Formats: sequence, structure tokens, C-alpha cells
Amino acid sequence: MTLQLDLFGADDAAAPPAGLSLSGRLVEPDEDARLADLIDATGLSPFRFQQWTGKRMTRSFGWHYDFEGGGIAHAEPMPDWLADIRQRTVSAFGDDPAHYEQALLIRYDPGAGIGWHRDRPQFGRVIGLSLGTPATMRLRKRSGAGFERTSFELEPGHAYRLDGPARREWEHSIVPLEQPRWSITFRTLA
Ligand SMILES: O=C(O)CCC(=O)C(=O)O
Ligand SMILES: [Fe+2]
Repeated sequence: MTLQLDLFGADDAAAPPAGLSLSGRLVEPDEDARLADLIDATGLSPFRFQQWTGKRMTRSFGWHYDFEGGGIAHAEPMPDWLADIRQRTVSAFGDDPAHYEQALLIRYDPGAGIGWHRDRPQFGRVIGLSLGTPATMRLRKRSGAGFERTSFELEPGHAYRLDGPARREWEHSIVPLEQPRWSITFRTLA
């Protein structure tokens, strides 16, 4: 797995964080659209956190993080098409697909993004597949009074993996887009 350094923004001061890896193309454009349809057909619901309702639409399989209760609980098993895409995506990074027990499907409609966060500590490594419009994932890590920052392109049909410092020390976010984007993220349990 080679890191595609040209995908990193030229203005970013920081080197790519340790623990971030990017795949090559795993999904061709015609299949990209088919996967987006399959995601939509699962019955997505607006992300909710306390009184906030996000603009992004989500559905979890395997395990579900309950933002109200603050823990994880079993969710419906992954359908076959999702287990197939997990096989392809996770094995591209040399990992065992069976270890990635959670899948989160997201559709970002125009105007929807995801704010600065680290994924919940109940989860371990994260592998994400991007579909639809290209986007930029921003990364930041506290450094003195400010932040060290970097970013990379989320190319449709390509995947990223967050482990080590990229997973545990850096926060990530995606700016709202004008065209829809879908993602499938797989997580191990911590
Ligand atoms: O859409 C993505 O690729 C990232 C989603 C994300 O950061 C999350 O669900 O924690
Ligand atoms: Fe995340």
C-alpha cells in the first residue's frame, strides 16, 4: 500500500500523519452508482445527537453507536453486498475483513458535511470507501496554542485507512459539498 503523496494539499504544513494510508481505485464508476443506490435502499435516517439532527443520512450494520446512550449495541448483520464490498476494501489494506465488525453507511446531501471529531473510542481501526463526488478530508491535531493541519482527497472508488496517530491523535472533518457523496466506513472494535 503506497501513500499517494500528490493527493495531499500543497498548502498543508504537516506531513501525512502516521497511520493514514490510501488505496488505489477499488470500485469503477458504474459500480459506484450501483453501490450508492444500494446504500439509499437500506433506509437511511438523519443522524441525530441530542437536539441536533444532522443533514447526513446514516445506517449502521453489525454494531451501532448510540449517541443518546453513549455505548455500542448489536445492529442487523451486514447484507451480502456490503460483506462483499468489505472483503474487497479491507483486504486492499492487507487486513482481515472479519475483524471489521461494524459498517456505517452515510449519504451526504448537498450542504451536508461532518464536523471535527475523532471516532468513538469503542471502535479501533477505520477503513472508509468514498463514492459519488470527490471531497477533501481535513485533519488537525492540537499543537501548542493552535493546530497542526493537513488534508487529503477522498477520491470516489478509493479508500482510506485510519490507524495509530491518524486515528487516535488527529481529528478529521469533511466540508459540506455541492453534490452528493456516499461513504461506507468499516470499523474494528477497540
Ligand atoms: O464519510 C467519511 O468518509 C467519514 C465519516 C466519518 O468520519 C465518521 O463517520 O466518523
Ligand atoms: Fe470519523
